[in-house]
Amino acid sequence: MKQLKDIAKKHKKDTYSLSFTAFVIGAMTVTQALLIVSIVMLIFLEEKSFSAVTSQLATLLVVFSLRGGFSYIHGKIGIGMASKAKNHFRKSLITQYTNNPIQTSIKGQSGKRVTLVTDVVDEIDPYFSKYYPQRILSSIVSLMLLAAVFWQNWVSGVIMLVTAPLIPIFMIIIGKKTEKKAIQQLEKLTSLAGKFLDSLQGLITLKLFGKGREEAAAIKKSSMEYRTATMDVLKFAFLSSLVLELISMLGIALISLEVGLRLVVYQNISFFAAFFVLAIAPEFYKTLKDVGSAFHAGKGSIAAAQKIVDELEESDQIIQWGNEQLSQAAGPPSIRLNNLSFTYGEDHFSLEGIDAAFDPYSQIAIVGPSGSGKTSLLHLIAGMYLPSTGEVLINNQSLFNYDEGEWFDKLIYISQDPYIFSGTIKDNILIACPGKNISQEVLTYVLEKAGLTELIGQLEDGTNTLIGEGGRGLSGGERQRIALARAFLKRPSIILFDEPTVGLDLYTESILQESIKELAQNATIITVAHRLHTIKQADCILYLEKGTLIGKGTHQELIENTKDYLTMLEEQQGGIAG
Ligand SMILES: Nc1ncnc2c1ncn2[C@@H]1O[C@H](COP(=O)(O)OP(=O)(O)OP(=O)(O)O)[C@@H](O)[C@H]1O
Repeated sequence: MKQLKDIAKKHKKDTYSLSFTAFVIGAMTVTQALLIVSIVMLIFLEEKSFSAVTSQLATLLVVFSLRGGFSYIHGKIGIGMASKAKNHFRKSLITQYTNNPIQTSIKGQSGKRVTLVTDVVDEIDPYFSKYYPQRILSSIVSLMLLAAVFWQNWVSGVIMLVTAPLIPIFMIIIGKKTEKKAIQQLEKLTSLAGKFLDSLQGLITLKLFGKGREEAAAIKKSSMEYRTATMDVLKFAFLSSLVLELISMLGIALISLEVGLRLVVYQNISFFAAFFVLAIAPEFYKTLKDVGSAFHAGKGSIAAAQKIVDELEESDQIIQWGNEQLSQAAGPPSIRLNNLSFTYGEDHFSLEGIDAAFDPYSQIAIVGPSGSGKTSLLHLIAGMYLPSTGEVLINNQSLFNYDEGEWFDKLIYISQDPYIFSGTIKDNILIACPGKNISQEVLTYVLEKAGLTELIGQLEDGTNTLIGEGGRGLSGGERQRIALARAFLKRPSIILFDEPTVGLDLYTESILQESIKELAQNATIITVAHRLHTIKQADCILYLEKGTLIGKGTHQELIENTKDYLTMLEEQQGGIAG
């Protein structure tokens, strides 16, 4: 609620405009009642001809039009405020996600995020397009109507004053219940979106394990839960309308009774005053009822705003890059890991105090059992994660002192399953050198080096063949070779390589070994190694277990000093391609 109020406060001009239009609407409502009463009196009591009231009728028409026109403007201002508020929340969420895109993408939950940015932000709309303008309208108009009734008949005014608070009291009671239900409804919606996206992404796996039907049932269950939550919210909406209707009917009935008694039995009120009060009373209760209904719609917005604020408060620490330039001198920089620690969060996996130094042109292997933190360490060295303590030193300076573009220009990260974008083969290779003009000769050279020449030769459109989403698929080996082509084009001085654990075809395997050997002539290579061949060749091996660096040294040194390393090798001897 506070966040929504703050936004409303920021748009003071809109609030003033809403107050002004509300004031005009209130004045028009009172004038309208006065005109109707006087026209009826002239025609029915004073038996004047129709022509005698034409000027009043014309004024009434103008008043109707003004009231309608100002009601339209009032609504428009609310819609404008809603649009600004949604814009604000969307911008904040997107900024939050894009400030640290890598951490956001690592956390996953894409379905939930998409729903937050789209549907949940849309839920903010009713607060500003309905509730806020209606609250201003109702508070100003109801006071004006009350004053007008007191002016003509104070007893009716007192009845209104006594019955009117029942509406806000009831609104508060039911509002409390609705808010809880609206929060539950939004939770069900985000969980349904997450589940649906998850199932879509894992469709093949689900099919292969014969879990298709089970998953469909789970999605159905999730959507049923969302339906039930929506029905619960609607139940309160209907209940709330019913009670508001009852209260206002009761109020109008009491006033009619009082006015009727005074007019017919006690005869101490003029026809004009009685008719005027009867014309105003329904308007008075309607305006209060309307704020009640709008309040109900606004409760959903409060729940949505809370959800968005919770997401915004769950702030990741943002990686702030500096503007130091990396030495332009040829050759890779020195790399040092200084007491490097990292955690995925409380009670999650963590890497603890890693110290190591890598000379330029060295070949480093990171080894250890599955889940020991090898890939996490590679991500830390790449600058994708923010260490919880310690730092990565590049040429004796903290990595994050450098300019981000400069750093990523020097580096290439070859993951186990390189990502292929929707586009041509050429586009997918050229992303390694954005903005640079690459000649056909260079392209042919990198295709040759990456072992892609034969594949390209078989394709009708050659390097212009569409791949990725919307194009033809590629095998795991072909993806690896595209990644190698990117590396040959970029010629980085640091190569971070997450060696594939799955067996590649022999051709890709040999291309991979050859290529890495060639790229290593100009670069430092840090490999999460699974092949004995890579491990044996390394100048330095880091042996990790459960996020801790157990041993460090050459293959021989580790065999002699680190028992666990030897045990791992013995266990994997059969599994590792040698
Ligand atoms: N986003 C994440 N949030 C929480 N924990 C994570 C996340 N990513 C990885 N982990 C956990 O961190 C630990 C280390 O993962 P990491 O991928 O670094 O291991 P690894 O040694 O490379 O494993 P493998 O050899 O099987 O690829 C694992 O226990 C993993 O479950």
